[in-house]
Amino acid sequence: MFVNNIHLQHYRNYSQLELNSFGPVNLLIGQNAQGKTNLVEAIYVLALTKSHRTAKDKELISFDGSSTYLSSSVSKKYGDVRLELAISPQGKKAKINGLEQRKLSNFIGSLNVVMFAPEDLEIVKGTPGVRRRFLDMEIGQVAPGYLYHLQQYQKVLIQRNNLLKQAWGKDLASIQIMLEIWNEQLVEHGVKIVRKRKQFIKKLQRWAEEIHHGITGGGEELKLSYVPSFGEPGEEDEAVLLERFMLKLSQMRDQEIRRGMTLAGPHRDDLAFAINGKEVHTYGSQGQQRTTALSLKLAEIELIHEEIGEYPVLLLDDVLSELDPYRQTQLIETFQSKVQTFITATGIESLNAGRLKEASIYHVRAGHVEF
Ligand SMILES: Nc1ncnc2c1ncn2[C@@H]1O[C@H](COP(=O)(O)OP(=O)(O)OP(=O)(O)O)[C@@H](O)[C@H]1O
Repeated sequence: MFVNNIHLQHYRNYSQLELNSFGPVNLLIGQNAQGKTNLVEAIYVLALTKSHRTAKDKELISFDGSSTYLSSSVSKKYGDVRLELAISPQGKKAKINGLEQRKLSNFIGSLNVVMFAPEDLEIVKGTPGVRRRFLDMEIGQVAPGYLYHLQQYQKVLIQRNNLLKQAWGKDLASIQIMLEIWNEQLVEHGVKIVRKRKQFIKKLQRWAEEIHHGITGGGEELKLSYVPSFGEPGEEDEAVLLERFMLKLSQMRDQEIRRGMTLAGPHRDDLAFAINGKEVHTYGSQGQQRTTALSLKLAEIELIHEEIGEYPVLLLDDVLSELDPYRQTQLIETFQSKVQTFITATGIESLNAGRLKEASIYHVRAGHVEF
């Protein structure tokens, strides 16, 4: 997959930007706060319709604009696609080859990206919510239907929580029928989500273990595991999961009413990392946590390739200079020939430039880019 060009209007600090003919490796060089991250973020937004660093879409619109427009032509195995995305306070409109998409979920996945940015360390170090968001964003790119179940699940969850909040002190019979209706819908969508996540982690595990092994010179064994709020970690059978989730909800009913919230389901699950049998979140050094995040991202590239038959575009925001020369080389050599890459850095000196001979270099200054 190859991003040929990009056109931005009123996107962050770019009032107008038109860049054509990107290369296989693209270096975006500039001082702090010039717009390097904004540019790779724009490519990410074209892939996922959401930013990796904010949930508030209005932050993407230039301070002096009322809406923003992004477009790009992407070469894929089966031909070129033109992607357009407009974001305004009223919402988002997405087009593929000029055709407006009724659902954003039909647009997501047209361009596949893997972003590695400093905040990705939070996937290892941060709260379970960060890891769930990671899983949802990544699975959403490759599994059609996943985002639909996620949206439906979130809707049911809000309704169910509202019911539970009102239930405290009331006669149980008055809410039982409604609760059963919500339970059924919660379980239906929840099981689809949990099953996909487990399958995704299993596949990711294979690649991550191999890559981590390579990066650490064979010294460390990385394991990924799903931490479910119902049933056993390895269970994937849909009927079994349905039964386990239902059972858990009935066991927790009184507690849920007391606390006014749903206490089991994919919104309470987690992803755990262990190196040589020890939890990285708790026992890992800073370096091990960083390497775990890197292995995870590199594994994603291979996983996307396995799932869709072509490599995603790799976005490396401010992370290459953080890696020692050995790891930089490892990263660049693994992907230079097969994965289109965008790299941001404040200076070329910090990079293992010898390995980046073929790179196209762009200078970014105050919302302007020079080739
Ligand atoms: N909605 C917006 N409208 C206009 N400017 C914005 C908007 N959001 C952010 N900016 C500006 O964009 C600039 C930051 O750009 P960006 O995050 O891409 O920096 P960078 O070049 O990657 O720098 P660093 O090397 O520090 O990471 C800041 O000057 C910020 O004020």
